[in-house]
Amino acid sequence: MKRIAIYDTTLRDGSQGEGVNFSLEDKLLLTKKLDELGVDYIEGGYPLSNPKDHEYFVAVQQLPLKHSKVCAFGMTRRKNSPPETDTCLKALIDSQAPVICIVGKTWDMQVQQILSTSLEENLKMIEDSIAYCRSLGREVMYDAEHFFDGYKANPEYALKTLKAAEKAGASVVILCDTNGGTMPEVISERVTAVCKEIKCQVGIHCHNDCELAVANSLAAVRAGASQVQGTMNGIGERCGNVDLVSVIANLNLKYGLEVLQPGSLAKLTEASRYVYEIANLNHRNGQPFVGQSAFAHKGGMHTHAVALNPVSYEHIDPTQVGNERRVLVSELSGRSTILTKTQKYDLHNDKPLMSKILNQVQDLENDGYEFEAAEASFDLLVKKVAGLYKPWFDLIAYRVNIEHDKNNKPITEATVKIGLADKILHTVAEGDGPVNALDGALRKALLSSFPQLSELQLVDYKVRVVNNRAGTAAKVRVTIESRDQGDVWGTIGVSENIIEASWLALVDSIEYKLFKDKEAGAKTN
Ligand SMILES: CC(=O)SCCNC(=O)CCNC(=O)[C@H](O)C(C)(C)COP(=O)(O)OP(=O)(O)OC[C@H]1O[C@@H](n2cnc3c(N)ncnc32)[C@H](O)[C@@H]1OP(=O)(O)O
Ligand SMILES: CC(=O)C(=O)O
Repeated sequence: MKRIAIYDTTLRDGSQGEGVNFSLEDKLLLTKKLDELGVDYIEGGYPLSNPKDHEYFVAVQQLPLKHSKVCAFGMTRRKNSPPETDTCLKALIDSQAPVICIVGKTWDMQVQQILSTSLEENLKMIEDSIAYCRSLGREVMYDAEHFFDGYKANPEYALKTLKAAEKAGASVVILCDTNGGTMPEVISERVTAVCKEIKCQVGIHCHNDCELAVANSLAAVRAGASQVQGTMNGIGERCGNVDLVSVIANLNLKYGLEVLQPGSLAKLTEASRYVYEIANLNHRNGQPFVGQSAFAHKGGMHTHAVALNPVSYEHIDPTQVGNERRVLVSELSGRSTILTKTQKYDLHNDKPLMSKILNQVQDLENDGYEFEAAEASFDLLVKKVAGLYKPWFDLIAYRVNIEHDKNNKPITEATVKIGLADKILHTVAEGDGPVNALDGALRKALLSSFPQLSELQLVDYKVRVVNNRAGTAAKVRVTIESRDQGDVWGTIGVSENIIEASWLALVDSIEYKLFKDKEAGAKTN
């Protein structure tokens, strides 16, 4: 099986993405993760650029990497000066990185207008820079910046730049679609042309400005490229680089090419999510292969078929890339979705009951509920409709009071009165806001009877206006995400009053926790 080398530039080109800024510690953590994933090369940064990138190359030498080679990136020497005194080449050599990637100009316009030098001097800049790093024992790869635009403008000169790099000892020349504007058939045609002219390995580096970076990278591989450069989750300059996640999965699963290490593919989802966390970016739910929704089934016809045979609506088995299948409940569900989601209750495929649950879901969603992210509230709804629900406590009243004078921060106090067994409990708590205060007062009332509630944490709270045409009388939907030591769950409340919506979501969260623990206890006893 042909092997394709994966060259990750998340730490360099990825950090050129808007909103991305890795600390030194982040870069080292990502290096370890990329090595665990099994990428062949990790481009760690641009040592000339800033002290952090310089320090990275010192610190990374202490990391015991199993597979990946670390690579330092920089440009060709400055015009009209020798390589020995060039600050960029010095920084590259001083980085001690075993592999150096040098970027140079390929497009005649860029040479003349941006570098303000002659075409001949640019060829010398490429050749000298690579030969110099090679003479000091480094493997050198050559990033041919703007290759596809350069080839369009002046194919002869573009090829000359590649030949200069090859002659100087580059192990790979990488054809860059720097502006991301090239179409797949053009990529294919030009990579084929280069492979006929060049004996060293050819690589591809695509940007995503036309949403074609994955298609272009795959086209390049089909035309003879044996290295793909890109970033995890496609982060990078402007619209980003090619997303290596999709490239890796497609090369292996669709084209049967060898990438990374044995067993790497199943680590793809975890690695992708890790990068989002470290980069402090929102996960892309619809991201192919690894997104939370990549194998989530919502339409009733889909969930019905997937329960019978997952191939009906899945192009691969999600576990191949470390992802999982999910079935979502909503107003678009059919009875079979409800059946799948209620299997733990042994409801004996009771079709009238399934229809009753489905009708309730549809009525509530029509009223502003959304059960996709509130599976715990759905679980309680099933219990209620199936006659399996007994409330853990009865609300008699709650009150929230906020005091704010111009000299002080607002102070929030909540009072809760509930009936529990044969007692009436009346508690009060202060909080950072109304939900926090209500939560505090309710837990105070419940903790002595249910000490397990001390494990419960509210980790996320979201509010959306449901029918915003109604102005301030609009309904709001509150979703709360809660967690204990072993689980995460979502609950929902909808009301015209934000405090009431929050209360409903809060009570669902507590009740779900109590039911869940009781059911787990029953299983172990
Ligand atoms: C396609 C890519 O993504 S390439 C990587 C792009 N990444 C970055 O630019 C991030 C890191 N960059 C930096 O930290 C800085 O731009 C540095 C350190 C590289 C250069 O900083 P400065 O010396 O202040 O130059 P500045 O950024 O203003 O301009 C770029 C200079 O590089 C020159 N240059 C650009 N490409 C090349 C090249 N391939 N070879 C030689 N010189 C080049 C330009 O002509 C310009 O030179 P000038 O200062 O003589 O006009
Ligand atoms: C080298 C590089 O990052 C580019 O051409 O896009």
